[in-house]
Amino acid sequence: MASVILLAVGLSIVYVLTNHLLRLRKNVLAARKSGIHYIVVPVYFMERWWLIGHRLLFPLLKKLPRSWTRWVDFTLPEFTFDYRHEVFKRVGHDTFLTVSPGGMVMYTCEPPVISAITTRRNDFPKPTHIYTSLDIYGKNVVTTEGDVWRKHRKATSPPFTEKNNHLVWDESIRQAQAMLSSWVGQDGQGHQTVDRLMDDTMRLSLNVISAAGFGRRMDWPTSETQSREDETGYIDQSKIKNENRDIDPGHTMSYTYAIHCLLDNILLQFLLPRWLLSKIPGVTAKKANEAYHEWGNYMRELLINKKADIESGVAEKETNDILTQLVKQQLIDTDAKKNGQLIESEVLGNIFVLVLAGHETAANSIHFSALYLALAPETQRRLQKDLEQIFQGRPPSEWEYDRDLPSLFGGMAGAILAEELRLVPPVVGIPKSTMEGVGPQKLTVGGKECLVPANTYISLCTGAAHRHPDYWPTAKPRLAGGHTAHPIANIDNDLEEFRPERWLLSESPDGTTRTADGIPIETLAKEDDLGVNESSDTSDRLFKPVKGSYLPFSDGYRACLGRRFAQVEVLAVIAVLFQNHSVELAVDKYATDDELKKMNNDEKAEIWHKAAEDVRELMLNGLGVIITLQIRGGTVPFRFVPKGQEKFPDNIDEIWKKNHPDQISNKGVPGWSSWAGAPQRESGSGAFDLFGALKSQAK
Ligand code: HEM
Repeated sequence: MASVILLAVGLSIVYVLTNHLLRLRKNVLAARKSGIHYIVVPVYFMERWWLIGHRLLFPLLKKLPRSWTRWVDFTLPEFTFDYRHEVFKRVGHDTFLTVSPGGMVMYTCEPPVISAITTRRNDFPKPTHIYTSLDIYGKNVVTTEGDVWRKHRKATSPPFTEKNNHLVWDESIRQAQAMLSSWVGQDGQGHQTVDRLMDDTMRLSLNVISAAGFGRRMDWPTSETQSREDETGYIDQSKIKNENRDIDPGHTMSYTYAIHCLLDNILLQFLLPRWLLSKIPGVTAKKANEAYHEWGNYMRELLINKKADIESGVAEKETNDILTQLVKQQLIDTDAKKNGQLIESEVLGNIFVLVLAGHETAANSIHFSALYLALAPETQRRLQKDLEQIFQGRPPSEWEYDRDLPSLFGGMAGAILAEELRLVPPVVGIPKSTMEGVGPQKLTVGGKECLVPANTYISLCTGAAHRHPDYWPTAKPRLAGGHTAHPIANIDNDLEEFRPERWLLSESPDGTTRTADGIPIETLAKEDDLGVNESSDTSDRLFKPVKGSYLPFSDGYRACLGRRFAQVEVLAVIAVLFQNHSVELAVDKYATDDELKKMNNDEKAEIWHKAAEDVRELMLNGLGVIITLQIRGGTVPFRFVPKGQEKFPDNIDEIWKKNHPDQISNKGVPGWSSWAGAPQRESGSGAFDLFGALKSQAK
């Protein structure tokens, strides 16, 4: 009996291995025929067991000789962001394939290739199978392709109007003022450390999309509810306000609580089937399941009420939130039930993805902009000078969308947003494919005619394209903090550094930017009413990147629907935060306020440098993707202080560098390997060359 079992096990192993080898052979032949540079790896990065379990294998893999494990980097979900343009430089090609038994992936940071792929929508569709988990409320514009996507896109793009952007502007200003007040304290002096910037910007964005998206205003929590846990210990009560009072009849949670619970547990919602989630014991699963139903029910009620209000003529004529427009156009203006209208579950599905796509991305931009500005006091002063010129002392209550937004867009605020998105694009690998039955596709790669094999997963590598030295103007590195911003990438130039000034084309003699005469009109592609915006991502007054080299909002037909929405929101918030205040790194870990007061600038520079190093380390090793790229490994504490009362001089980094000439190096570490351990900054000697062998292995 035992021998039969052994034989069966043996045969199964042989079968699996043979199967793998045959599939690998087939894929290698296709890659060879493609004419595209390729690298053979043992695992397909989308393999479920690898996605979930690769970290568990790291301790074992680290024990093996490095030359056996060079492939690991090429199978990690975010390696093109971890290594940035360096991957492509060391591989020697701006576009390459990885070939494994499980499938092929084409990585590219080559602007003409990216541009061709985003333009040829039918030839390079999105691999929709990776999005199915986003369908929890219904099919939608993000998760579909082909004709179904066209139907969703046609339905969802009309509500994104200039009128809606006015709502976004007003609500963003209102929310940003409330957020700032909660940070600077009762006396407005900002003696308190804020360590919840990421959470608060998320809340702000969610509140903006709730108001401008569904006409549902959410208020900032009062100071009594800041950072208290609810009775179950489950959710931070600072996220909700007046929970008991706000629970609508027939509900068990308030709307605000439901949306926070839903989004806080988004991975559970995506990964577990609904029947399983409802059966798992424990407060987290229970609340997650409850929140799913509660938020869905709130939104269904909202849909029914909106529909009834519009039909009975009760609804205000000038209601420009997205949901009202969607209901009007999709559920009411049926026009004898035209073909292609959305059904109710699809409207709900779209509302959900708009919340999801819209809140985290915009929140990240505000959060990272503040973080970079805290590290760059001189840039912050420039921004403030610009804001002085734009607003001439007018308070936010007197700001006007039509007059002030173009100036923000074409000035330092616009440059800061553009630069932040260049460095930390929320989607680091925009997915395309030759799947969905489209077959092999001709494509010019590296100037030569190639054939992308069928069933190839394609990743448009934003992190690398945004730092491609052949396509971006570069300057010498400024060596922030005394060493390169990234241990291996772009160590000879400043593309890893935050320098919004690179976007400014015109400056006034006094150092402020010339304000723009107008914001570029959204130029919509004629074809199909799909709301495809052909205008540039940045103002006409700012540097215009080569097509395909800058795609924080993606490009072409599947480009972001909420681009203008997000830009309006982020610029309005930046303006509110920095008009009269400055952001500084909180250094509580290293010195008290009293100690700091007694220090001279040299001593302050030592303290500031330590706090800055913590942030830079977090930006290097603490970023990760769940839905979007975010800081996952900790939080950065800040202080917002009145403008002019900053504790550190603007040239604080320069002071530190002047005092430490010996520690300034631009050598980097050639063998830096993110999965194999923390980067060693000091020396490159003896470090293994991660990509060297792979280069020769190809072809
Ligand atoms: C800074 C903020 C934002 C950034 C950087 C951003 C970026 C992106 C990117 C890269 C894509 C393409 C994703 C892919 O192909 O997989 C995308 C798609 C999309 N975004 Fe955004 N987004 C932002 C804000 C928003 C906002 C505020 C909304 C809505 C309120 C929104 C709605 C959408 C939708 C609906 C799509 C899918 C479009 C389609 O496939 O036709 N986004 N966004």
